[in-house]
Amino acid sequence: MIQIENVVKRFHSGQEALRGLTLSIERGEMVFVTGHSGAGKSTLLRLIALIERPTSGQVIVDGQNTSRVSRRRIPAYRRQIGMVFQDHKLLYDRPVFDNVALPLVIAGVGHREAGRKVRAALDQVGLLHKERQHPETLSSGEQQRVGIARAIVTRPKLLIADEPTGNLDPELSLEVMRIFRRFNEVGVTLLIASHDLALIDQLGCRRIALENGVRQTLDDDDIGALPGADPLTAEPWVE
Ligand SMILES: Nc1ncnc2c1ncn2[C@@H]1O[C@H](COP(=O)(O)OP(=O)(O)OP(=O)(O)O)[C@@H](O)[C@H]1O
Repeated sequence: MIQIENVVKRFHSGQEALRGLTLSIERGEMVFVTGHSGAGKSTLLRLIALIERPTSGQVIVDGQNTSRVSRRRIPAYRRQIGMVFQDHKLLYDRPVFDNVALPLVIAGVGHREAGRKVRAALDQVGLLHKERQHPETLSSGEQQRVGIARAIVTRPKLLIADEPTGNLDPELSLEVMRIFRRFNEVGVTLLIASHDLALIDQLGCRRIALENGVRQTLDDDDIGALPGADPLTAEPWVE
């Protein structure tokens, strides 16, 4: 689903965020990117979302070489990718429904079909009953779930999330991961940047560790479930 080949990203300042990064993520995987602050995690996600372009190297997403996606086609390209951010990036003067509907409105989806899709997405994150509320009346975890509903409302094959649990306590973080796992179970590929190692260690997903814009040695890539109950399935989703 994602091939990153020898990617360098150097900013005008001369700062190199990625220094020859190569990695591959298979369709249907749920993978975490970890690393210290400044390791290049956000830059990697921004290249995949075509918010940035690499200085050199290839970024191939779902068979498309992003260097061949013209500026004009970027909106269409982005529609196949769901994006979740730590700070939610919600419109606070609009109700939950409008926030989730936004990508559909931009894509020109008709009113009735958009309504159906928005409600399906809100249902998936357990917020159907909050569609008329404004984001500021929701808890931080609920706001994050609105952001997730907006990211998946177009049914993307790929979901990328940048520190999606950064502002959440451990319980709410696990709740978000449960939602992600359910998407993964129905075939969505997930790439999640996080430095919450304690949370990641509980989940048993593959981990790609970055350090100063390159991958740490292979031994640091983790594919390991901890013994005992899977915390994501240990408790059923309760609204
Ligand atoms: N637009 C930019 N211009 C100049 N330097 C940048 C820019 N964006 C990122 N950088 C630099 O590139 C490096 C990698 O940044 P990046 O945001 O990818 O790291 P990160 O691993 O996501 O960090 P954090 O966990 O703190 O979000 C940092 O040194 C950062 O200062």
